[in-house]
Amino acid sequence: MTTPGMKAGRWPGRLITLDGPGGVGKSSTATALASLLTARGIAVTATCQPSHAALGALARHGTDTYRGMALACLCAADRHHQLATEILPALRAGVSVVCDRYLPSSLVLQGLDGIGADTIWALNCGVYRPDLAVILTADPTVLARRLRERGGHSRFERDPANTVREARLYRDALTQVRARGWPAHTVDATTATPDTVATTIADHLADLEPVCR
Ligand SMILES: Nc1ncnc2c1ncn2[C@@H]1O[C@H](COP(=O)(O)OP(=O)(O)O)[C@@H](O)[C@H]1O
Ligand SMILES: Cc1cn([C@H]2C[C@H](O)[C@@H](COP(=O)(O)OP(=O)(O)O)O2)c(=O)[nH]c1=O
Repeated sequence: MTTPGMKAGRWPGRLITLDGPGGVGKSSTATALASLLTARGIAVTATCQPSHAALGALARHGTDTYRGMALACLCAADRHHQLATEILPALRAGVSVVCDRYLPSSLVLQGLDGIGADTIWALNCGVYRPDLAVILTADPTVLARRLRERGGHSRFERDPANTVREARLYRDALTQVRARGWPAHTVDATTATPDTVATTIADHLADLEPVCR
């Protein structure tokens, strides 16, 4: 069955997701990328996960209360709801979406809580494949300094040992998403500014096949 407006199961807007360890610059890059794409004449909106909906707020502000499967289910439920109510309607309307965190964050953060990847993929069954999934990386000592200066936003960021654990889990996550056919790139943000990182991502985006309407 074909859905009007869709081409080979894809909506005309692009979904660009940014993941990576705490302090790597996801939020800064999301802002820079949305500005850059806007300047290039691309209709774009920036959002984040957990979302700003009630479910997302529970997850975002509840990482000390909710752990393991409870947090995995909360984040997955919020992702499904945000896709249905915010992200897919934008993509359907031809608006690209830059999303600060997506499923790779669940593989990594819920992985830190001991939840296996198969469980995360099952909870996230059917989520829309990004047009471009970016994993930001940086030298662990630089990450540790940025987190010290900015302050940790969650129990995951408050444990300094997690910086190295996250880096290893993101390498696994990259392998997994690529194995499922996600177009995924790593971009190193150790010395590059958010504007430079955003330009690199926009260049990857420009290399994608055009979406026919
Ligand atoms: N590319 C970069 N180079 C230097 N500092 C950066 C860079 N990206 C972000 N920062 C700084 O590092 C801190 C963490 O950035 P942030 O965007 O909040 O990271 P994240 O969303 O990945 O946790 C902030 O103080 C931010 O100003
Ligand atoms: C998207 C996502 C977030 N989280 C958690 C991690 C963080 O503690 C919290 C909020 O994300 P974070 O991006 O670190 O918040 P901020 O914008 O303040 O930097 O949600 C998960 O545990 N799993 C997920 O899949």
